[in-house]
Amino acid sequence: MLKVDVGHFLAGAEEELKIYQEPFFRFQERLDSCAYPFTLSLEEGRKIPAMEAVAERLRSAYETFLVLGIGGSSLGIKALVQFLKGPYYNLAGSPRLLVLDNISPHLARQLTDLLDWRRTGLIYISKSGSTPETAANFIYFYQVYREAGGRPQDLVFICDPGDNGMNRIARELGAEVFHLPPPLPGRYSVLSPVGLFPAALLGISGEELLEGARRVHEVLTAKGPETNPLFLLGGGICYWSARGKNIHVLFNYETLLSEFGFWFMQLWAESLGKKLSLTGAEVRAGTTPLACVGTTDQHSLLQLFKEGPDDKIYGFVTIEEKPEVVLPSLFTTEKEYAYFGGRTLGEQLAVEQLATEISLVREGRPCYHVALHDVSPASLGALFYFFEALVVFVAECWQVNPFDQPGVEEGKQITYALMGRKDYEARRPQFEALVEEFVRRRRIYTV
Ligand SMILES: O=P(O)(O)OC[C@H]1O[C@](O)(CO)[C@@H](O)[C@@H]1O
Repeated sequence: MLKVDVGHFLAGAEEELKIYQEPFFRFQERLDSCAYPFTLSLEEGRKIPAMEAVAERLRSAYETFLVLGIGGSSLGIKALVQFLKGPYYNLAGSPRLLVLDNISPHLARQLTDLLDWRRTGLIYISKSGSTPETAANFIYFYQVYREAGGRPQDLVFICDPGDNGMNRIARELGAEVFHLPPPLPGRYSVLSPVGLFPAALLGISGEELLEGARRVHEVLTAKGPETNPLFLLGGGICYWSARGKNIHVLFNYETLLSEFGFWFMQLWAESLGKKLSLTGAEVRAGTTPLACVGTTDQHSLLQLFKEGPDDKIYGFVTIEEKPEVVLPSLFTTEKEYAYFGGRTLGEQLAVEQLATEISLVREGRPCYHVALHDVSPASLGALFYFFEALVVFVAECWQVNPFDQPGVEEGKQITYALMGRKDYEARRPQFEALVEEFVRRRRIYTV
C-alpha cells in the first residue's frame, strides 16, 4: 500500500535508533490495544450507511455544498477532495463542494453573490462546536441560506456529541447531525464523519478509505523495529531533531497532494509543538513542518534546501501509478524540445523527483520517501493513518501529549472576550488593557 524508503534518511545511523525502541514498544502496545484516540477512526465505518443515505437525499436537492470548518474540521476534507477528485473538480463535477475555512469578509460577500442559494446546501463542521471563526461563518451563511428558502432539516452538522451550542441549535432546527467520537481530536478526525460525510456526498467510498487505514494499522502493529517503517522513520526523525534539524519539509510530488501537505502541517505542528513534557518539564519540543509541491517548488524553495542552512529533513511523497500522458514529437529541430517526443509526463515527474532527491542526498541532506501505489481512497486512507501514527510515535519519543493544543487557547480567549462573548465578560478588562499596552508600544512608519 505504502512503500517507505529510509535508506538515505538513516544513512548508517540505525544503531543510534536503539534508544527509541522502548518508546516504540510502548507505542506498539497502545496501538495494538487501540488505546490511542486516533485509532477510533477504525470504528467509524458503522456510521457510513447513515451518512450515505443523507448524502443521497441531499444530492438530489442541491447542486453545490458549502462546507464551513477550520483546522482539523476542514484541512482533511480539502486534502481528500483534491487527491481523489483533483483541484479542478468543481468546474464540471456534480455536486460541487466548496470549503470555506477562514474569516474573510471578501469571500463571504463573493460567495453570497456567486452561488445560487436555492441550490446550495450547508455543512457545518466543528469538533468543539464553539470555534468562533466557523460559528460566525455559520450564522452568516445560515441567514443567506434561510432567506433563499433553504430547509433547516437539510443542514448537516458534524461535531462532538457533548453539551454544546451546536448540538442545541441542530436540535432546535431539526438539522441532520453526525457525531465524532468524543476523544478523537479534530486534527485526527478526517477518517470520521468530518471527512467521511463530504466523501459520501461526492460518491467517494468511506469503506475504502478506512480499509487503507486498517491495513497500515495491521502492519504497524505486527512488524518489529528492524523492519517497521514507522519505527525507522520516526526514530530517524528524532535522531535528526536531536542534531539540530528543526524543519521537517514534506515535498509532495503531485499537485493532487498539495492540500495533503497543509493537513500534515497542522497535524505535525499542533501535535508536537509543545512547551511542556508529559511530566510538566519545560521541553519546547517540536520541529517546524513545511509542505511544498514538486516540481513547482523546485523553482521556488530548492535553492534554499540545497545551499541554505543544514537544519532540515526532507520527506518525498509520490504516487507510483500514473495515467499515461505521452508527449508528441514536435519541434524536433530544437534541442530544448526534441527530447520530449514519446516520453510521458509521468516519466518526467518521476525523473525530476529522483533528480531532486539525489541532489539533496549528495549535499548530505537526510531524505526519506513515501510512495503511494495509486490515486485511490485506500491509498489516501493509508497515508492519513500512517502520518497520524508517525506523529503519535514521535510524541512518545519526545514524551509530549500529541492530542492537546494549549498554545492556541490564549488567542481564542482574547478573541472571545473582545468579541463580547458573555462567559468571558469578566476577563474583558484584562484583555483590553493588554491590547491598549500592545497598541501603545507599536512604532509605525509610513512608506
Ligand atoms: O473543529 P473545531 O473544534 O472547530 O476546531 C478547529 C481547530 O481549532 C483547534 O482547536 C485549534 O487550532 C484545532 O485543533 C482544531 O482543528
